[in-house]
Amino acid sequence: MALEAWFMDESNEDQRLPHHRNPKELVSLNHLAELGVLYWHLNPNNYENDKELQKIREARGYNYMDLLDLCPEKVTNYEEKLRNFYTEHIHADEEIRYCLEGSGYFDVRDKDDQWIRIWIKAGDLIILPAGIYHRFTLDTSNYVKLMRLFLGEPVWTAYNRPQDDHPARKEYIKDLTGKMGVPLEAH
Ligand SMILES: CSCCC(=O)C(=O)O
Ligand SMILES: [Fe+2]
Repeated sequence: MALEAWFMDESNEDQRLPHHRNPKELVSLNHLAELGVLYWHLNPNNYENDKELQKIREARGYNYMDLLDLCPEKVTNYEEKLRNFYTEHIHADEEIRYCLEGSGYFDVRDKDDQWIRIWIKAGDLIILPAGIYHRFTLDTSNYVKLMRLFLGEPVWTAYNRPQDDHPARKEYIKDLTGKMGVPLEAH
């Protein structure tokens, strides 16, 4: 089962709707990888005892873990948190989220500043690189349970756009430019 991702339309309708373009413009895992977005599909029923998850955590140094059950009963300032999640931002570190139940949308900006919507469901683990502009919303199912992973003491600070001078943003842009190759004129 592969992850579904697509370019978003420009409409201001409910953020929880899919916002496909017409016709649909799907985005491949390769395209996401070029932006530094990584993806695994794991067995969400086995997260407490999953060798594959353990391997990823060990390989990438993710020693911190907690669970975020995104519903009004369990989250203080639920509405405010959702608003903040959907405000375009970056972090100084990777954002690692593993969906255990429910579903939701991670939106990331591509190289041309277009929004790509990534639909995560139970079993999807994604890593957003430090410095990528992104946001998150629930979809119409209105519920998600996420595992949050981190290397070291967790820092969740969000820096809202614009962040052109943030070191993580500059580093990210440098990496992206490197992946796009040297322009012909420079040879
Ligand atoms: C609900 S986790 C995703 C929201 C987000 O971008 C963040 O926590 O920084
Ligand atoms: Fe974030």
